[in-house]
Amino acid sequence: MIEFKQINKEFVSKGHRVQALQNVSLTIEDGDIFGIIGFSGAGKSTLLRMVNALETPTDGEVLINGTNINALSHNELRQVRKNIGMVFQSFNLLNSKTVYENVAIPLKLNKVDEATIDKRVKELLAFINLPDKANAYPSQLSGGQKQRVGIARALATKPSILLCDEATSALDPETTEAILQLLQRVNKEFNITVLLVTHEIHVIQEICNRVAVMEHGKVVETGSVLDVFSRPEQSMTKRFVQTVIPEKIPDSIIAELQRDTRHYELIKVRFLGDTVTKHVIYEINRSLPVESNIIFASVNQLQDSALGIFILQVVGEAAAIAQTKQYITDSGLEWQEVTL
Ligand SMILES: Nc1ncnc2c1ncn2[C@@H]1O[C@H](COP(=O)(O)OP(=O)(O)OP(=O)(O)O)[C@@H](O)[C@H]1O
Repeated sequence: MIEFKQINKEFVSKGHRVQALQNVSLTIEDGDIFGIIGFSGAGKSTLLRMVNALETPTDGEVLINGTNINALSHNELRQVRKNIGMVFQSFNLLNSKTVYENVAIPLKLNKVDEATIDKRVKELLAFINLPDKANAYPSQLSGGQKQRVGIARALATKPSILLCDEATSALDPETTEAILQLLQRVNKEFNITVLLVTHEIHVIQEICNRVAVMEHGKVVETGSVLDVFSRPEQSMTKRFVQTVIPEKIPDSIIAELQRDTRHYELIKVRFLGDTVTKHVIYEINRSLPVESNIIFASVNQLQDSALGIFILQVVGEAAAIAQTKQYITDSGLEWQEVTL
């Protein structure tokens, strides 16, 4: 478990003070793929780099499995760092060394014997599906292949935590997809806790189970991806989530609704899994004195669930519309009124 406890970080550069982190508290449980999202300058990398003590807090504590890593001796910190791998946006491979040698670096630094190194490097090259690139140099690899090697190197010492600093930001969408799948395998097959920072919400949507949203050095919202994506509360979170889960009624439909002279209300219904809502909409139209039409719908995969958002135009008397809302509530679904 990784715990950030009331972390503040102030940088002083050229006489200016920058408050990079303000009172950040977060807990990352073992086995999580935890994503930290925010725009550039939000403080994500500074926070991530505190886990392996590349940065130290101005005040507050970083605990790994209960140990305050800033209170450790140099030797103790070395042991903790063996347990933490890190991958970078720019891969950080040594261009003068082969793929095999790059992956072997952490093992050599830890004075592991040659036979064990050989076995481990070969295992890792097979895991990242580049067994035939052992003797290639980084300049002979694509961006995606370089990041695979970066991941293999990060796993060399069999860590239980993997830190990823914008690991896919330099890659095209298809390669990003492959790297995200690899990170998911790292998490599942080796039971490694993954803590990643990104400015790309689809990265969070695809592989994370928990998320923290950062703005100006603060965590403004945190929770399970399912909760945060289905009920984003802060405006920053809404901005991110709405780019992958649209909720906006198309302009042409708005124009049509504005011309509609009947008495109606617009009701946004959210659901997880699709069967419940199909049944609810059918029942509303069958048994209540209203006419309900779906004017907007989106269904998105979130982990193992489907998050659906339907906007219904419910036409009828005020009392019948109130009855409809009650029926939706009684069916266990969340709803909100929408105004044009
Ligand atoms: N070593 C440093 N010296 C001075 N200021 C720093 C230093 N490192 C970071 N900062 C400042 O701290 C703030 C947070 O930076 P940080 O890199 O953590 O943000 P970020 O969310 O990771 O953004 P990016 O994705 O652009 O790296 C920024 O204002 C940055 O300029």
